[in-house]
Amino acid sequence: MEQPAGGRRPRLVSSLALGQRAWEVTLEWERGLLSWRDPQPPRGRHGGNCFVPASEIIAVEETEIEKQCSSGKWQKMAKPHAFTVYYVKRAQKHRWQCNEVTFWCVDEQLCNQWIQALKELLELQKSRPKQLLVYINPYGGKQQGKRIYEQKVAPLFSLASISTDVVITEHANHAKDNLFEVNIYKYDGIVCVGGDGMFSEVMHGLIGRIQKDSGIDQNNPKAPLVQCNIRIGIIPAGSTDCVCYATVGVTDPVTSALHIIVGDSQPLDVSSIHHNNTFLKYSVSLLGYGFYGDILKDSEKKRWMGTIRYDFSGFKTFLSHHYYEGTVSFLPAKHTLGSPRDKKRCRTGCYICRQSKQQPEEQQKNYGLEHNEDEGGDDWRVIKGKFLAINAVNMSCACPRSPKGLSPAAHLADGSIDLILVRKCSRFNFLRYLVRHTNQDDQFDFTFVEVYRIKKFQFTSKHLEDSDSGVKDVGKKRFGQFCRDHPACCCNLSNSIWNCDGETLDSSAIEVRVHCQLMKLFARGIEENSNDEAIYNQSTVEQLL
Ligand SMILES: CCCCCCCCCCCCC/C=C/[C@@H](O)[C@H](CO)NC(=O)CCCCCCCCCCCCCCC
Ligand SMILES: Nc1ncnc2c1ncn2[C@@H]1O[C@H](COP(=O)(O)OP(=O)(O)OP(=O)(O)O)[C@@H](O)[C@H]1O
Ligand SMILES: [Ca+2]
Repeated sequence: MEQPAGGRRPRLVSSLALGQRAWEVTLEWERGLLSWRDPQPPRGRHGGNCFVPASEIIAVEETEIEKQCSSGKWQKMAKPHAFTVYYVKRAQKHRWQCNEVTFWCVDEQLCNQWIQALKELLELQKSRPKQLLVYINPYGGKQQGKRIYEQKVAPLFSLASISTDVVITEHANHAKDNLFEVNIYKYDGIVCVGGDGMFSEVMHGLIGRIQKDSGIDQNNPKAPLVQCNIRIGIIPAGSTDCVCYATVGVTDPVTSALHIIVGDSQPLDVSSIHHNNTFLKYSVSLLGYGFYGDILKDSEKKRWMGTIRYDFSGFKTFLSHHYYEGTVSFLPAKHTLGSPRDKKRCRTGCYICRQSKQQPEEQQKNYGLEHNEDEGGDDWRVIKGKFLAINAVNMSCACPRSPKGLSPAAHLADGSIDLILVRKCSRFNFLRYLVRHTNQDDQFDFTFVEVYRIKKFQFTSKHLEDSDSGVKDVGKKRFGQFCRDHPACCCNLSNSIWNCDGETLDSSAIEVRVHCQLMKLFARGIEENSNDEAIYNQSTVEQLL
């Protein structure tokens, strides 16, 4: 064993056996890196160097091994002492797996020294959760939530020495109500096993509880909400799993469990939705009126069909081709760095999201000021028209059905919403628009589609405007003029409903405002170029150094 001087803690270098061969194994404290290399690779074989950053080590365990020599006969030798390192391995398409490597030697003291050192290194990973509260929806998606958790996730949590309190929900809103009762502050995170609806429930419980404990009235649409520092982890087991897909890049329970274990943290914008000073809901993914509202309305009656209900209702809604008349007024996001037409996507460590970090404090400072920038003054824009869809998205809304999502360049944590207005057009044109959700073509490059990056918006359907019961403030005052200027038109008399992250809203007249980075997920955003090969494994790493 070699322990060169220098640095605060010397690095550990030993010759340890991996299989039948001796490898040089190094633990570098300063860089937080475990590596092993074959000093004499067999002729004709490329000598591999393997690197695992401490932040991606899942666990270290003492292991019982029995040594067998290459001829297959038991070798008479001193008892081997071994330890296994479990670590993250990147597989295809943003998938993570738990890989393991077992090193052994005959020196018990050396083996213990390595186990001790690696465990100390793991102790330094301060953002990792130790205690989690887990809610499982046994009826979400394909009704596999309980099995997925027990077979794929619980063994990993136990390997990583994470203790859990598990609640299997018995009815809708069970998790949400429970979050108002339990001592949430003893947990390092809340995990939900289910789909977007289950995530939404847990998010409402957590945000609502934090506001209650901080004395914030959620019914006040202008109240500066208090940020939630308790992270939420999503184990995907739903029908769409859009929040998971758009923040991790894949809907895979093992990948999500590993992001939780390594203690990832991804801030997320949350929109609050009000009607006449009454709080309705929060939204993180899609808030959609018209097409997506109608799909939801129809699909709720078909829950028994399982995950294909959305395709069935989608087809039916497409054929019905309803459009809705109403007025949207919105406050454009002035100081954000990006635009919805950018080619660049929000990815791990996104610069635009990092720059937006100070927005919550600024919002807090501005609260109560009569003419603060956040209120927008005369910058509000009003658009009146006939719409097939009004989609307000806080993130790309990428999901397995649409891998780039409804707004591919939307950011997870930039404090803005992308507002997409799809005006009345022919069925054929609407189909062309939908098809572009599934291919590489620009879905905003149509005359009947507009997209704006905004901070706030209001919507009132024509129906409600006429009956004078819509949103009664800035937008309403402005709409008056438009109503006089335009002749009444013969659009669909019925209202659509709002699809709020897969749940329906009770009102069609709403006002919406985004709260920058209100909550955090156990995720890191989608990793760039993390496609086919492991970044830190085998010889690819050599090229990085
Ligand atoms: C020709 C193929 C076009 C395919 C177009 C696919 C676009 C898919 C876009 C999905 C966007 C999902 C946004 C996320 C929403 C979630 O917060 C929410 C809760 O989980 N999910 C839904 O509301 C569930 C929404 C489910 C939407 C399913 C839409 C299916 C549309 C099918 C249209 C068929 C037309 C065929 C004509 C021949
Ligand atoms: N035990 C339960 N019985 C009935 N409903 C439940 C139960 N637990 C949770 N729910 C509700 O089920 C709804 C749907 O669950 P979930 O989101 O997990 O699946 P999904 O709707 O199939 O998936 P997605 O939202 O991704 O489309 C949630 O809104 C949640 O409130
Ligand atoms: Ca956003």
